[in-house]
Amino acid sequence: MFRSAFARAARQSAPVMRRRFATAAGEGAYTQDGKRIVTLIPGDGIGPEISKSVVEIFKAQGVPVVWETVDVYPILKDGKTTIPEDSLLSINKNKVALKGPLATPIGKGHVSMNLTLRRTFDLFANVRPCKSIVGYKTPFDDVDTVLIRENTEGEYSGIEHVVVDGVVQSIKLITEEASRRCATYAFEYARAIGRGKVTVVHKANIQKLSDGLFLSVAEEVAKDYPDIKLDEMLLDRVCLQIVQDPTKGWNNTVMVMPNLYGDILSDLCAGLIGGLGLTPSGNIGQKASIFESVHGTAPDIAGKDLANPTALLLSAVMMLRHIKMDEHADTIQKAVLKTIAEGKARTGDLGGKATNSAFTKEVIANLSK
Ligand SMILES: NC(=O)C1=CN([C@@H]2O[C@H](COP(=O)(O)OP(=O)(O)OC[C@H]3O[C@@H](n4cnc5c(N)ncnc54)[C@H](O)[C@@H]3O)[C@@H](O)[C@H]2O)C=CC1
Ligand SMILES: O=C(O)CCC(=O)C(=O)O
Repeated sequence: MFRSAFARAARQSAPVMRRRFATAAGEGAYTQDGKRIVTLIPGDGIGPEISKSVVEIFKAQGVPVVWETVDVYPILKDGKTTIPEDSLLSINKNKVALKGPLATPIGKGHVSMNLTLRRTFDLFANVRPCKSIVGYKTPFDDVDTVLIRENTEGEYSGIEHVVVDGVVQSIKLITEEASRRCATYAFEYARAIGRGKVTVVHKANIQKLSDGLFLSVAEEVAKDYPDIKLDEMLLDRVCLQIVQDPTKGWNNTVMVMPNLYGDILSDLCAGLIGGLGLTPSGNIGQKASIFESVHGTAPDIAGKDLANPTALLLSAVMMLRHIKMDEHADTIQKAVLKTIAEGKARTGDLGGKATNSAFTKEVIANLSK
């Protein structure tokens, strides 16, 4: 069940983008022998370990992809933090990237490189599917949520300043334009995966202007989609209902919401199916798209070969569908899910004892089964 719906969702996002947003998915760079060049950002913490797992599995599967590996770290240019020039050029040229997590210092230091990448390439929609894995038991079977997060502004606009000593201000910026393209993407996505409803998740009772604008733009966009119902719900009630029973009404809708809410709610959904080691995402834009797991750098287990590479592997599977390599995507996805279901090579986050390397080896063995 995970397989079919997840595959359908990911497969159909590429045509969605081509139709409405002129995606760059089909453009990009190729080697002389026709292999697609993809930017790989291994990232920090567990990033290099789980990226290695993806590279090994792609190689074993014979995926016609050549990795162009670049590092992303903060560069100060003209008083602004940006990413290194070679990373910028690589993503601009290749139009698609797979990214490991990048660390951000807490309460001090450089701005988030994750957010910088999203803003630099205008990756306006962050698609975060979350589906139960058959054979891996959690309190609720058949969880199948799809969440689309506005990805370029909102609470993550990065506009903060000290007003006077002891008083700071952080600005949540919501624009009609970014809200409209995100809502439009959500409706197109819902239609493409056969869901009859889009649910706007908001706090427009409190944030009357900002979330109010996000909601009213979605209501306008809904008029172009008479086949899809528009629903809206306050974020707090959504959290309550999803943890009470995620299968009750949440498997037939696509949730769409401002940035911060999507960040938090997607971790909550991940918790329902077994945790952050399992959940993939795609940052979708017109100039490029970057695929990454929902989780961070996991400093508590970094460097110990203990990470679960599934979330990045499933992000890589989303990426393969985006660049229309569906058969390879299907095979890798099937092997990953089979490995978890079999249970003999589960990583610690899923209650097992296997290392990342052992899990990866098992996935490779399952590619041909
Ligand atoms: N998109 C990105 O690159 C993101 C980066 N971060 C950054 O990551 C750093 C650490 O953030 P945390 O709050 O600790 O969140 P985290 O997601 O790195 O870790 C939370 C918990 O989940 C576990 N976990 C995460 N991924 C796992 C995996 N693949 N396998 C097994 N266990 C896994 C960790 O061990 C930890 O116990 C911070 O610097 C944060 O800013 C956080 C979220 C997203
Ligand atoms: O940029 C970061 O370090 C954290 C970002 C994050 O949690 C996310 O937006 O997915």
